Amino acid sequence: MATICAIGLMSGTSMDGIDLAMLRTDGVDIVERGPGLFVPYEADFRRRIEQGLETAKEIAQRGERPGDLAALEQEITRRHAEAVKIFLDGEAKSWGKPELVGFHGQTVLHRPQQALTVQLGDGQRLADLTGLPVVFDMRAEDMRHGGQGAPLVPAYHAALARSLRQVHAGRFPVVFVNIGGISNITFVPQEGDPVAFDTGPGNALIDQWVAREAGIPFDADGAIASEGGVAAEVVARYLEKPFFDRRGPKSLDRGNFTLAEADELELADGARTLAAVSAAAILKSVEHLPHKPTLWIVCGGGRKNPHIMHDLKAGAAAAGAEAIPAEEAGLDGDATEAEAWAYLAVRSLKKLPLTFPTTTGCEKPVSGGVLAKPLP
Ligand SMILES: Nc1ncnc2c1ncn2[C@@H]1O[C@H](COP(=O)(O)OP(=O)(O)OP(=O)(O)O)[C@@H](O)[C@H]1O
Ligand SMILES: CC(=O)N[C@H]1[C@@H]2OC[C@@H](O2)[C@@H](O)[C@@H]1O[C@H](C)C(=O)O
Repeated sequence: MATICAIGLMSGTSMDGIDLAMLRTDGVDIVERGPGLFVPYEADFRRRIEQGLETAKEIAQRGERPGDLAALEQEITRRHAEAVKIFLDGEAKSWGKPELVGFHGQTVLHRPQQALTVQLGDGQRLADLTGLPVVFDMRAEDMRHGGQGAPLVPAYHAALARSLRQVHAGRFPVVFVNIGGISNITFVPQEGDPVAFDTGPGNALIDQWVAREAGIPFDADGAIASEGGVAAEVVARYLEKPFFDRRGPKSLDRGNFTLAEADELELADGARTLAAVSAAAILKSVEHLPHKPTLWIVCGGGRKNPHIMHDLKAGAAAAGAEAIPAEEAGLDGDATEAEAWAYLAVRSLKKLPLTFPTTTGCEKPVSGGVLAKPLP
């Protein structure tokens, strides 16, 4: 099959900025992973998106854009176009000419029980601004077929696992962990379909905690948590939530977990405890997997929090497995999601499935995404 050079764009639930990556793929195998870039949002814009999440609670039909949301959608789109320009003028300049863009947009509402998921992002405008064809709105078709609409990254995790098979042949089943605002995992067996679901809060509660208690956007390198200890009863309170007893497929909205359980803690204990919650939620997900994994490969910003990684490594080791950051498997853990959106865009173009009954609960493998071509 013909290969395509695509750019993937992700503005995730952490609302910290835009991840970009380039990928060459035929939509099945990853032919080559290219450069990546992160273009941060400034604090004021992150707050505007946070307010947007509140406004979005009024949305009943996914096309509605109450209050500031129409303007916010245009601003998010404009910023993505600008980020693409920065990327193509810099890191990606010598890598190859992109033929396609995979555009996630910004999720502002996700209610799978109502088959409602809303991503702000105007695909047609992005195509016009970049002069490139854009595939966007990749979650909706899955929901129309009874799926959760998330996670979508598992198809790419499975392709990554295939690309690693030679190196890690004896270490299957592999689990990919994505620790973003929310965490999700993909279990990839030696043979057969991947199994995936959201596992719980990733960095979102830690970010909210240090923002509220210390006025900073995130606990860089876990510095605040290093001064604190784990309040085991608080971790237990989070893990008592019915979400953790449910088998997959399952997916989360950023607002499904709050700081309420941690309210009484001091700043440092709260940061350390919420890191423990993040790791424990991921480890608990093993209960819902078909087999115990051997190797955990950790992607996403949460792998840069040493406390989350410490707890994950300890928990994996206790179960006879190993947890490693993506880089130890030769991958770029910051770019994985953006690479996934490039991969999914190519799959969408080729009408290949993006999601599977074992990853989102859709009734059959489903393709999806809307193609916007730039105005001539
Ligand atoms: N050096 C660091 N130390 C600790 N935490 C970090 C560091 N760098 C990033 N993070 C955390 O990672 C978060 C960003 O992660 P990531 O980019 O994977 O999120 P995302 O794109 O919103 O993902 P998703 O869509 O999966 O929710 C930040 O909000 C922060 O909490
Ligand atoms: C609705 C939505 O945007 N969900 C995100 C979120 O952030 C992580 C987790 O929750 C995951 O389900 C999903 O993103 C990843 C990239 C996905 O769809 O695979």
